[in-house]
Amino acid sequence: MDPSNQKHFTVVDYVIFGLLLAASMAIGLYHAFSGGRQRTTQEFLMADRSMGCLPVSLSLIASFQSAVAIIGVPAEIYTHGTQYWFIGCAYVLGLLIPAHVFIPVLYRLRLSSAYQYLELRFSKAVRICGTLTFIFQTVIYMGVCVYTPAFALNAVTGFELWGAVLATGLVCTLYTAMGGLKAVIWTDVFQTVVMFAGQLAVIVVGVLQSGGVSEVWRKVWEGNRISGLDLNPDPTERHTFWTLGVGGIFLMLSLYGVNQSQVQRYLSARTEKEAVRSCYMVFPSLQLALSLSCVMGLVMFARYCGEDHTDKLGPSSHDAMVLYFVMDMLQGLPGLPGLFVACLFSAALSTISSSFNSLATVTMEDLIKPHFPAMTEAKATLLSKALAMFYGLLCLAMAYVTHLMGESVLQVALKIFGMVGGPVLGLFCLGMFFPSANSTGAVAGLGAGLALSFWVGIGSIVTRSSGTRPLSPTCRAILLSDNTTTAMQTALSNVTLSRPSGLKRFYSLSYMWYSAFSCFSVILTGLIISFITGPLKEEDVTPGTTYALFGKLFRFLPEHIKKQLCCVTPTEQTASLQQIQLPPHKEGNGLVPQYEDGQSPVETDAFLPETNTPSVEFETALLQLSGRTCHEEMPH
Ligand SMILES: O=C(O)CCCC[C@@H]1SC[C@@H]2NC(=O)N[C@@H]21
Ligand code: NA
Repeated sequence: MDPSNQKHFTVVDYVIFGLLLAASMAIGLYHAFSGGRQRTTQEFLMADRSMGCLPVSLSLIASFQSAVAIIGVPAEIYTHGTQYWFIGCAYVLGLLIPAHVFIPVLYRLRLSSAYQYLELRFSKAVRICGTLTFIFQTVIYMGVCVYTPAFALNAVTGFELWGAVLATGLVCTLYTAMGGLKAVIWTDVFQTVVMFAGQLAVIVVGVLQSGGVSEVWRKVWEGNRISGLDLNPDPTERHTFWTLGVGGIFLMLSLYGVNQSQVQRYLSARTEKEAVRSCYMVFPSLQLALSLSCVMGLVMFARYCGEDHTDKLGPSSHDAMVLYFVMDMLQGLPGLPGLFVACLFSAALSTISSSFNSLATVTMEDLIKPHFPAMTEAKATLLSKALAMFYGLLCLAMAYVTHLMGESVLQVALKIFGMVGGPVLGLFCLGMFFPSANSTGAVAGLGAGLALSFWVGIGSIVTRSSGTRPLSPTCRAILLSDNTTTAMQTALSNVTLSRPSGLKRFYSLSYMWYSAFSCFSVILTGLIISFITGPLKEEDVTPGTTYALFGKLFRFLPEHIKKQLCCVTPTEQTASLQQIQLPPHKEGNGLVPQYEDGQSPVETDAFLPETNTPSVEFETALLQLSGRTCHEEMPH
């Protein structure tokens, strides 16, 4: 970017940006030296399970609203129109299913890591696979989140790129490593407010500079930016109602249903009801966040009328263009550029801190504690803090990898969620809805799902065909207007409709279908392998780890068919099985958090006694004694 076009910060801007980092640090340090002073893993990793639904819900938003969304969504709207807005339709089922299926099952098991569920339901091997997959996904995603704001800032203001990456990374690592989940949640609350304020400021200024709302509307309408309801069923079409509204549901389930960052927040809620309520409260805030970033894209289009400034920005993508426009718009309004940059870094910090903390949690709970059950709390907490530092440095390295990707950051992030988050979602669905699935099937399913999603994902990057990218409406509108010859029009319309065939068509699958595609691949493979290697009976499965989805869906089916389908015992009824004391050997193996002596577990409506979950053989023995099968109605 040649210096003449660079936008410069005034002192006020630097002050505002500095204040944001200082405020985040202060909140983090406050939680490091208050309360239990972060001396136990229950406090450091689970915030003492004492959080209310408001901070939890704001923190749930912040975890997956990073600078990628703040920059990537407006760039998407500016370039392709408002089709992306339909992802909002996916938020309905994308949050209802977590609230009524995943949270009840996971919360009642009193877990610290979502992947403990996989050991309870399957085996330790499946748990390790799930944990490693999550770590892989989160480390790459964190790289994108650290890199995006720093790269955009550098492209527009010449702000030292790696200086910004280091500053963000270090501030975040410090307050996360010192303040634990409480610090992460409360800084998330503060950072979400800054994020909304920054976007609102840009929208208000942009509307005023474009001549008012009606003028903005006229320009975006003429510029063909308002996309209608595109019901094209073609799965290679990049963004349609189906890829966003239906494919997006699986993306949401992989993030808000089974992703450790979100599950940890649900589990940190005071009661299950608070957790479900926080999930409901996410809906309006998520719609607001989506609307703000979409409107910001429209306002920018109205202000700059589809001009393409990528020439000024050098080879960088549309993403930096968004920040260029914002800086250009806010020039001469001292403090606003600083506010927007603070908004950008707030979004990044709140996502990165959530990722650090959840990485430290799963590493401790899934990979370390089970092998060192005798580890003292003090040592475990110290190790958790060291892990947060380690992951902080690792993500700086991943930021460099993002530098090499070269795609739109929003697309990179959504692809990662689809390619890696989708298979993990499939693993949890296999476990919860199909009791006949066994551990071998689970591992084979996860492997198949990851292989397939990486095949299509990397294939699309290599052949640069991630969904047929239609000409942007701007040039289509201009080119298709009456002053071009008919021949040109025919040629042009064919160009955008050329159908790739065979493997190329497979690589052209819209990345919004990756989550659903890989999820179903895991379930299908998992069931086939389970049936080949000997399916489980429902009584073989640890009670409380399945959800009678088909029992509810096929309520009308006669009993004997439902018995074949298995999994007809409603979750509530398996609850009554849980009131049984566990033989001592199941305690302390890292599966279920051990409570400090004297620390009475907080009031929950979980039916599980705190310290244990019944072992399968113990359960089976009891059932045989009582001569009942799993399907008969259990006494309430
Ligand atoms: O913003 C990011 O860091 C990643 C972008 C992906 C956001 C996903 S899309 C569906 C859901 N809605 C959000 O606001 N975030 C996630
Ligand atoms: Na965020």
